[in-house]
Amino acid sequence: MNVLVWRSLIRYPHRCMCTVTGSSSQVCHNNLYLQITMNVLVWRSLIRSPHRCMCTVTGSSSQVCHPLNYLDGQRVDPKCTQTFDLREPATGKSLRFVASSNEEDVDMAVRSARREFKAWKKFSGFERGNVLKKAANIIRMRSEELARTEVLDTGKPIYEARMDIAGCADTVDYYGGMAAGISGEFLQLSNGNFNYTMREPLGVVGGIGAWNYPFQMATWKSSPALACGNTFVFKPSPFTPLTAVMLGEIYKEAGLPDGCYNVIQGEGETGALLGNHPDVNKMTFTGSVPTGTKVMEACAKGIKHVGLELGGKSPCIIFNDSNLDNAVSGAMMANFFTQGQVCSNGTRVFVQNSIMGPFIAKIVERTKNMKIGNPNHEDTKVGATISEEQAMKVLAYVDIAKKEGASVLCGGERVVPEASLSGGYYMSPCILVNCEDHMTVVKDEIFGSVMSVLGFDTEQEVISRANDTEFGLAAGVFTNDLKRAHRVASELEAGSLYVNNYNVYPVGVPFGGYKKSGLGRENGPEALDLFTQVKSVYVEMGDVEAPF
Ligand SMILES: C[N+](C)(C)CCCC=O
Repeated sequence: MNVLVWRSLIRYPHRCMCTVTGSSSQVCHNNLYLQITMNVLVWRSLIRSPHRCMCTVTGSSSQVCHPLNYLDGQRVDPKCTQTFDLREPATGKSLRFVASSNEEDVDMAVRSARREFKAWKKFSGFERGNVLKKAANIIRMRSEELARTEVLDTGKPIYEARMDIAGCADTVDYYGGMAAGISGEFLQLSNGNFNYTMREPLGVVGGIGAWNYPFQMATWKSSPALACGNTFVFKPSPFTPLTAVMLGEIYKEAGLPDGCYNVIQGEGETGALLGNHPDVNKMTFTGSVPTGTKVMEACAKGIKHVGLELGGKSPCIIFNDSNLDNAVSGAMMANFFTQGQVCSNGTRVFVQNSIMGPFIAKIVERTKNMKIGNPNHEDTKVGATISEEQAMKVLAYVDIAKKEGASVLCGGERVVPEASLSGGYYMSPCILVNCEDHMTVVKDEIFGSVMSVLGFDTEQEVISRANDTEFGLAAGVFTNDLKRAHRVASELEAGSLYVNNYNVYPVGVPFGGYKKSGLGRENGPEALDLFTQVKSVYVEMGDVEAPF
């Protein structure tokens, strides 16, 4: 804090004290989403809590400037004073410093969840479902604010953030509807004896999310867990801490008892504390294979349930009998949402050689037309990469591809859409041709808008090449031959298959990977099995016939 800022506050008491300018005026200046107040009390509290954001924004954007841990139904500051810098991808500017949660913070969150588990598991499924259904409606009512906050955190375009939030509301609604039906089975045995099963919650579930779909991860993980009677402690990605806390407030408003849903902010160490906490019964994680391996190791040590949603290098196969415009649209959807930072992306686009020319012509033209710009603008289709580090990684892959013999048909460069966004990392979507299966860019998950186009001749050949990867998250096939579509879908080694579309996530459809892409499923009824354990009750109706 310097004297100039302090003076300007005295002159402009409505001004936020944080120094965010330009495209992120949505944080602190005049816009539809924020109303700002400042008072001396806050100034005093800043001296006491230097990791806090220097602004006090009231109302809908309290998520930016207020405490970001959520414990027992309240926003709280962690005990730990160690902080990390939260930057806005759109401008690269610092929004605030966020305090990391230490062992004590994690323990308090888990203890809160454990305490409330005793009561929450006694609610009927119908009662739990009602809370979730109310939460879904509140998400819908606050959808624009949530979407704008997601843009602030992720840099993704507003049109996409709106789609994400709408899907999240549907997911919470879906599990609200499913909760009343969670039940066991009855088995009639001989002589009037019988057995019944109960689906019981696991206890405290810990969740760790990634930065590309922050609200989706918070909702996809917490809503089925809560529907089943578990309580939840969530650690969002340190890049995107904001909307998970808003979800806590939404659940509270919907009637979720305090302590059922808690949020701890932090980096890898905080995640490890959560995964290793002895009172956590299950971990559900989305992120990279190396971190997923660590989460699984922690769960192995504690004999805990684990769900992993990891990386991918998925194939998108386009046969010469497909509708070419649909195939081009599908290949773009398979690669360019959220600046290409999507685990399920079909980044290996296999195109049957006989249609390679027309396919390339159309896709390059449409890709070049994608508007790169301010993610808050309505017509923007490509927003900002999450961080400089990620952008550099993606650019390095494009360089490696060129060195290994691939050709860039478009994109693969840093772009500055306007001067005020020069601190953000905007990249033009890239299409590579002359790719071969052994190339680094064709083997590694890049997590950026880099599509590798590969030619093929026969169905058997492409199936074998598509499956030649350690990953197995998703796969797509474009063809108008009904039998071929189902034959290829059944041969591909992946958890999520698309026929004549790609990267669509309707509510109720399970999602998850084969091979190193993960364990377990999110979304759909399958998730309910994975957040419950079966208790089997044998009932003897006669006398006990003991052999001794
Ligand atoms: C369901 N989505 C949209 C593919 C997001 C899952 C997380 C991986 O990137």
